[in-house]
Amino acid sequence: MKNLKIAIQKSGRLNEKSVQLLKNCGLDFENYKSSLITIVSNFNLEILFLRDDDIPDYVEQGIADLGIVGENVIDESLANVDYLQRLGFGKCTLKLAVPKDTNYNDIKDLDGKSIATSYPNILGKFLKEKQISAEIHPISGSVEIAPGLGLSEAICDIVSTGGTLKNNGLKPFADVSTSEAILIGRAGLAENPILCELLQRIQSVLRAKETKYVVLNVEKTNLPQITELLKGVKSPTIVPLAEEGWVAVHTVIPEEDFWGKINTLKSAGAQGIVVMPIEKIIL
Ligand SMILES: Nc1ncnc2c1ncn2[C@@H]1O[C@H](COP(=O)(O)OP(=O)(O)OP(=O)(O)O)[C@@H](O)[C@H]1O
Ligand SMILES: O=P(O)(O)OC[C@H]1O[C@H](OP(=O)(O)OP(=O)(O)O)[C@H](O)[C@@H]1O
Ligand SMILES: [Mg+2]
Repeated sequence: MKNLKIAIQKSGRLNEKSVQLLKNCGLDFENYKSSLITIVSNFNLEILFLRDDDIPDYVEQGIADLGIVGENVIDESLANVDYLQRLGFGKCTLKLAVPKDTNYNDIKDLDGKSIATSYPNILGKFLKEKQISAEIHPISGSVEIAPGLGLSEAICDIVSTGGTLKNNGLKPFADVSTSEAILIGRAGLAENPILCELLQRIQSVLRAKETKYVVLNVEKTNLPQITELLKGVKSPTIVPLAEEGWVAVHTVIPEEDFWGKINTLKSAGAQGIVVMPIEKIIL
């Protein structure tokens, strides 16, 4: 079977997590900083290491079959590619920001103003939808410096912690869009068996990341309450303990549910609660 090619970021914020995700899928490959292409030894896949901005076009043109890239970059590129899977990392928000002493109350206050951004297409679409007529100054980086230098009255850029805005005397004004890393594919690839196998592996890794394996001990008399609280993938496994009248309950639950339930579990008689990471969940 012909290998598929997947493009991932060569270096930068998405590189490490993209490599880790592929390794967690059981793919075996060398990852030398100097190599721009590597072959997966145990799967029909080659990995191309590219600048993230180039990935949507490579995939649209079919030079790469698949790509891992931020939603912001895909949308800005206007490339015609299929969104195959949200990957849950590289989360950030594209925001409008203004100097901290600016008194804008409404998004309409941007009418007639100038906005510097590396995302002119996304911003243009947003302004059009809001029926705002502003001048867009496309620049390729260090956008936060623009208002201080007199290039623009506002900016539109990626914000994560908000530290860069703060350091440059800016404050967020409105959200334009949110973004996370996405697996994209060239049009017409959906039925490809290598892609189907890869997607199944990726989904099992993502599912496992969101869930925990929980083991706890409880007296048999309190078991009904505990099992009600711990609705897992299926019903929990109940194993008798050496001590008469006690059992161990094994189950798999979403981590976010668990933290909200811990005190209720304890009040219902749970003891010795152990929480373990899961590597993969295949449904
Ligand atoms: N501060 C941030 N926090 C979280 N995610 C971010 C942040 N900044 C960017 N991202 C996401 O990570 C992606 C890659 O960011 P990075 O800064 O590495 O891009 P780059 O400098 O354009 O890299 P390249 O050299 O590949 O062109 C962005 O497109 C975005 O989706
Ligand atoms: O809200 P924060 O956590 O401060 O992150 C926001 C900053 O991160 C990104 O830049 P990056 O640091 O990747 O530099 P770059 O512009 O060279 O890509 C983005 O362009 C912002 O400047
Ligand atoms: Mg880039």
